[in-house]
Amino acid sequence: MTLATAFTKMHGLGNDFAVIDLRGGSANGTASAGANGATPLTDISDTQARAIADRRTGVGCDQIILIEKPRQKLADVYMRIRNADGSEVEACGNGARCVAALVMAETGRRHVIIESVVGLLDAEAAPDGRISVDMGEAQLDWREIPLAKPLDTLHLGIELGPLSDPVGVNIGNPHAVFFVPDAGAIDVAALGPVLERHPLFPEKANIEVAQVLSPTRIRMRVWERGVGITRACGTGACATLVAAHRRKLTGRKATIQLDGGDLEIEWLADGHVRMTGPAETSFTGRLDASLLG
Ligand SMILES: N[C@H](CCC[C@H](N)C(=O)O)C(=O)O
Repeated sequence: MTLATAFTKMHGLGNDFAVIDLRGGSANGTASAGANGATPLTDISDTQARAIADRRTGVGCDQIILIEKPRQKLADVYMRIRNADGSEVEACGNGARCVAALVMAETGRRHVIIESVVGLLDAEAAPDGRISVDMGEAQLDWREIPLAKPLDTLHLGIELGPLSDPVGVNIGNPHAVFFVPDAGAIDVAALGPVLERHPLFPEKANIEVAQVLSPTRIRMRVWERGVGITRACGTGACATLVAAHRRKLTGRKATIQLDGGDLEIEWLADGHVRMTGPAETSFTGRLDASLLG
C-alpha cells in the first residue's frame, strides 16, 4: 500500500497541475516504509496519472508534475511531466514556472535551476513576482520537431478546414503553429485532435492557432497533445513567438495573449527562448489511496 501522497495544486494562467514531490524517498533512492508498512510514492504509472488528472473522480488537472532529486549537481530539482492522458512528455513551460516558484520558496533563492529530460532550465524571480524561465534553444530542423519526412519547417504544407500551412517548432516538445485572421472563429475542439495525430507528427504535436494583433502582441489558442484545449501553454507560447518571427510577423519579443492571460516571450540572439509569467498555488491536499490503486 502507498502512503497517502501529498500534492500541491498549482497553475500558470489556468493551465493547472497536480505537483507531487517525490524527494521524500530515502537518500539511496529506496523508499523507506511508513509506520504502517506503507511506502512513499517513487513514481506514477500511466493509469495513476490518468486517475489523478480526471476532473470528475480525481484531483483534476491538465498535467501531473513530478519533482525528484536532481541527477546533475548544478540543478536544484529534476522535473518530470505527465499529460492528462498518462503520456510522459519532455517539456511544460507553465509547469516549469510552478516548480521554480516552489523551489524558490523552499530555498529562499531568486535563481533556481530545474533539470529535465531536455536539459537545465534557468529560472529567475522577476521584480513584479512573475517568474522568468530560459526554456532552452528552439529546435527548427524537421528531424528535431520531429516530422515523418524532410520538410521546410517554416511551411509544413498541411491543411484541415480553415487551417493551413503551419510552422513546426520544438521547444523540448513538438508544436505546429497555424496563423489565422481570427483565432476566435476556429473550432479548436474539432480540428485539434485530428491535427494532433496527423501522420506528419510521429510523436504527435501540440496545435496552436495564432492571430497576430500587432508586431508585439499575438492572440493564441491551443489544443495540447495528450490533454485537449487548455487555458494556456507556455511551450506553445514560445513556439508561437518563434514561428511569428520566422514568418516576419513580429520582432523577437512579444506578448502572447492566451485564454488564461498573458505571457511575455523573447527569442534571444543565442537561440534560447525566455518565457515570463505568473505561477500560482491553489491548495495542497493528499491523493486518495483509490487513485493510486
Ligand atoms: N502546458 C504545457 C505544455 C505541455 C505540453 C504537453 N501537452 C505535450 O504533450 O507536449 C506548457 O505550459 O508548456
